[in-house]
Amino acid sequence: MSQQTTIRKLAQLVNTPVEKLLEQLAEAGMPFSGPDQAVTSTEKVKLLGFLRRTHGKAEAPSAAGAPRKITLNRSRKQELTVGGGKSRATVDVVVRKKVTVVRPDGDHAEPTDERAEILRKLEESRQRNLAEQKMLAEADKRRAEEAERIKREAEEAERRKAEEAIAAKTAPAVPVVADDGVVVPPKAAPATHGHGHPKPAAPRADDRAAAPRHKTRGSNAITAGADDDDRNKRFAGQMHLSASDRARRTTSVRSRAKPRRQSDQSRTGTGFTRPTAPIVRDVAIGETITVADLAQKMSLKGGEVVKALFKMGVMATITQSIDHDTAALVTEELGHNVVRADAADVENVLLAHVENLDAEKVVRPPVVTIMGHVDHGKTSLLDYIRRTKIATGEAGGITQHIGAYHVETDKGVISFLDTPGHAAFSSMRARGAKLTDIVVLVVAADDGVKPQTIEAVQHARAAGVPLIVAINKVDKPSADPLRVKNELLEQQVVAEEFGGETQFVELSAKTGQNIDGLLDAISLQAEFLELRAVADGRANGVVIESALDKGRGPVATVLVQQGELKKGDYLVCGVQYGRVRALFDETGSQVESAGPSIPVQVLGLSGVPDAGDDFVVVEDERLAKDVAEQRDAQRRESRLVAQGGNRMEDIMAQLGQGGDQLSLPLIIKADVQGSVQALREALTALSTNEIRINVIGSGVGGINESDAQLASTSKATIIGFNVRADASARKVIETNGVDLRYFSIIYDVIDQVKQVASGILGVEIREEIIGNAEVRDVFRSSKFGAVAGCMVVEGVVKRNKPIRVLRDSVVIFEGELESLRRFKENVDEVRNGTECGIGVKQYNDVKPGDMIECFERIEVQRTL
Ligand SMILES: Nc1nc2c(ncn2[C@@H]2O[C@H](COP(=O)(O)OP(=O)(O)OP(=O)(O)O)[C@@H](O)[C@H]2O)c(=O)[nH]1
Repeated sequence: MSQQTTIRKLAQLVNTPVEKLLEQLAEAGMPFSGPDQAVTSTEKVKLLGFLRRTHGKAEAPSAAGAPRKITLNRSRKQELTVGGGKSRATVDVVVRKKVTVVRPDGDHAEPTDERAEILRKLEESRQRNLAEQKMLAEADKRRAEEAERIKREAEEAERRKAEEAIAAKTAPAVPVVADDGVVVPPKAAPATHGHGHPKPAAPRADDRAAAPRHKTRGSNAITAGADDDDRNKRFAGQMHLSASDRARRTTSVRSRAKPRRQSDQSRTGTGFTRPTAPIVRDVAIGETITVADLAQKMSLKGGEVVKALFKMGVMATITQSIDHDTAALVTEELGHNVVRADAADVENVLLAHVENLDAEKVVRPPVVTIMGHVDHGKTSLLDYIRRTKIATGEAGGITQHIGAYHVETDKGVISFLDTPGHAAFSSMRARGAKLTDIVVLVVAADDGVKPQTIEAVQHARAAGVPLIVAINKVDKPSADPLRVKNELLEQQVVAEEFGGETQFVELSAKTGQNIDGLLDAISLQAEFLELRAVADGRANGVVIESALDKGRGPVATVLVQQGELKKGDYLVCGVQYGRVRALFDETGSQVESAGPSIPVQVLGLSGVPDAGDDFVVVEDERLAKDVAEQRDAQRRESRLVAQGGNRMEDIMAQLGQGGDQLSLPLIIKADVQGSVQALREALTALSTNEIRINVIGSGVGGINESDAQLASTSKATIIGFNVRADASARKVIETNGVDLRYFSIIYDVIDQVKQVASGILGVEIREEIIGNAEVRDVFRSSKFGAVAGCMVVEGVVKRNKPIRVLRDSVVIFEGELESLRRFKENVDEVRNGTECGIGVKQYNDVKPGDMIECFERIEVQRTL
């Protein structure tokens, strides 16, 4: 704030002696004690008013004096600066913006002189002050502009310098033909611009457009279209710089460019600022993809994709899988093209791997599964064979349980699957894999055929695998092999001696009696089956068992079916993949490879595969990973589908598409054998030429897992008659959507099976003749054409039903009724014994004696 105005200053200002001003102030009612006392704005105004009044120029103007009026209002408070240099002072006055100074008339010259003088000086002072402020403001503005200009010019100069440095390095080695046809010599091609010319205040954008060859600074250049295009041209052919090129460019640019540029480049880590436009890639995305994989396909860091996803509102970690749509969106967002990776594509590639094994096939060992009822001696038999036939490894000779092993016999190698029989079948068959070549059915000679024996027969039959019956425990005095043979006869397992095809071997797993006979029988059967496989090349096969080993990670026992599985191979195994880190045989010894029909433990998989999963060796890990991931996604989807896909009704459609005879597969479980028998017979008897009621399994007792597995793989319906499913069976039933129905009345079973079978058969369309009319006469009408005068001789003739015209019992026309009349009245129907007039649509050739047959089409449910 300016210093306060004193009376002395005011006196100086208005050019009046201090004493006189003091007097005037006193007269105006403002006595001041000294000249150094401060005068307020109000007091100044009051003084002015007083002066006006004392000089006879009161506020009320006369009409004549109006033009000479001076108006000073308090509408604005203003600080005035008066004087210059040291005498410069400020005065606070309240004035109107517009001040009118009118020279006083001659009459009043004397009394207004002083006042006019004061006002004039005040105005002059104000004007001076305003001018000075304006001048100062302009000076400030000029200074700011100058500073800005200097700064800009400095920046421009630096930029040009840096660009010239790059241009010098990247100029084409041959002359360049500019747009205007002028040949620009090498190095001069990226011509500089604007040197020596005054630059406009803010011409940078234009500058760039006008001289596109000049790269703008840092990463900003990436967004400048013209720059990018041009830069691409310049760097064409140099996109893949050698290490030395990169180093040279780095140093040269760094040595010349300004510090900021250096830091930009050092950030890229390559020594130059992205010489090309972003490369647009075709990114193949399947059902799902992990963020990391997606990033890799786009050559981006995982974090960048995570960030882009985040911006889209998707929170995902690098290792997380995202669905196809999300992946496609973020890929497009990041400027790349999305290519749909069809699951079938990779599977086809995989299939090609398997089919490529077109080398010569050689005889392969048979794969044998041992099945049988509890305590009939399966384990004993396997143990005996293993103990006596496996050449144990040097390390202690302890065999390890890997779910399978192979033995050397005089007749060749035999591989045994040491897994629960039905599991080996069901899970394998569920995936369409046929693992077992031969089933050895162990039946205790002293116990005979039991439910699980029958179950085993059913499984083997469903899988189309030949049986060899091992009648065990023949060492026992109570052994009765003939009884076994007879009982199996009931299951349609006929011994060779009975004229059948099944080999029966009587043996003792305890004493080892005739074990070799069993091995011989197996070899013979294998020979008969002519088992062959390609022994060389990339392997494929099936997982028999798998587990997660604490120390070794996922361990899978696989059975090689084709080719040779080697250490170091890449393989896809179900939804897992990996590289074979080590291979072990059943003796626990490391092996380098395994050929067809040889079980081997595999280490190195990404996870634990399921038993029954197939494995295929592929050329690279990428394919293995792709297949595994896509399968994983598909398996998840199909699981959902499967949950609802195995109901009895659902199967109908599938069955309906089959061959000539439809089939309804059933598994019957009942509380007593009598019921099983009765149901089996009653239901099988429902079969017709069109549909076969196929009881693929039956037995006494609760519904167990094995039944459920069989039903699942055979798409059969389980009939539970006075029995229930146990927990493990329920799990399988639930997981696979098996159709299970409980009953307690045999007729209900038959009724329901009939209903379902009828559902499979569907409906048929039948025609029913509802009436016959004899044509007695024919009238011609201009309006209706030929109208047949008829007598309904049978049933009823209805207007909306189709008709046929018969002449001498031969159909000569089929069509519709146009009109049905009785005594000129249109009627809807005419009954037997009544005359009527019938007009036949689009048919005029009706004659007396013809018969008009009225019929309707009805849908009839086909039943058994
Ligand atoms: N006398 C005699 N006993 C046998 C023979 N084979 C097995 N056993 C005995 O029968 C019993 C059951 O034999 P396992 O080998 O455990 O029968 P399994 O079929 O494997 O039984 P699960 O594993 O329960 O299904 C054991 O006590 C065996 O010692 C044989 O040939 N003769």
